[in-house]
Amino acid sequence: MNAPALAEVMADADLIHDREALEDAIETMADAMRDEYAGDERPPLFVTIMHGGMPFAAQLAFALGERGLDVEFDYLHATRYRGGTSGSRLAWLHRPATPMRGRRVILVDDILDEGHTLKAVGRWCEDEGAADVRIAVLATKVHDRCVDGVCADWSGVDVPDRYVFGYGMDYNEQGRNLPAIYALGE
Ligand SMILES: O=P(O)(O)OC[C@H]1O[C@H](OP(=O)(O)OP(=O)(O)O)[C@H](O)[C@@H]1O
Ligand SMILES: Nc1nc2[nH]cnc2c(=O)[nH]1
Repeated sequence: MNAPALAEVMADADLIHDREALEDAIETMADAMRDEYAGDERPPLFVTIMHGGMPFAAQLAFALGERGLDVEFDYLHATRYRGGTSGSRLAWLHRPATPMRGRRVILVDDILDEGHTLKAVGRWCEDEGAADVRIAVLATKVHDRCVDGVCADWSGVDVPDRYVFGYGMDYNEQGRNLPAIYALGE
């Protein structure tokens, strides 16, 4: 069965965080991140997790640049939702090309939900020899199902325990470019 069209879903959805709130949260996060890396000789490796992390990563990168912190870009694509609304096995579609050995890595993603994605990706970076792996997410979903030992070093906003979309996050591959976060109607 085809998924409902975005317009149909939007009619029932709840606005959770508007654009202004998200932009403010990203600015606040950038202040803390700049302080963490300001004294380093080498820029951190700023790894965007595609697809969902892309809009947030772009905005965060500009906010860091504005504060005088340079970052080196790379990206990876690992997905466990594959356009659906419940997770399954993690599939790697692209791994970063930059050698990780000795690097301070920032993993940049849209959402920390159950934590399986960031746990597996973080472990891979460590296995590749990263000196330090930190996590920056736009949103953290509030529930008690997160895997042990995974939490964000920087998180912009909390979201309720519902399926959310917008600001990078999809509803059946739709709605990623909505400039706010919505939750599916209950
Ligand atoms: O904490 P978890 O329960 O593991 O879920 C979080 C992950 O799920 C989403 O990715 P998705 O698999 O939907 O891929 P996408 O970014 O391409 O949409 C999101 O971008 C995170 O990477
Ligand atoms: N779009 C979207 N992706 C997710 N990945 C894990 N949780 C979510 C969610 O609530 N929405």
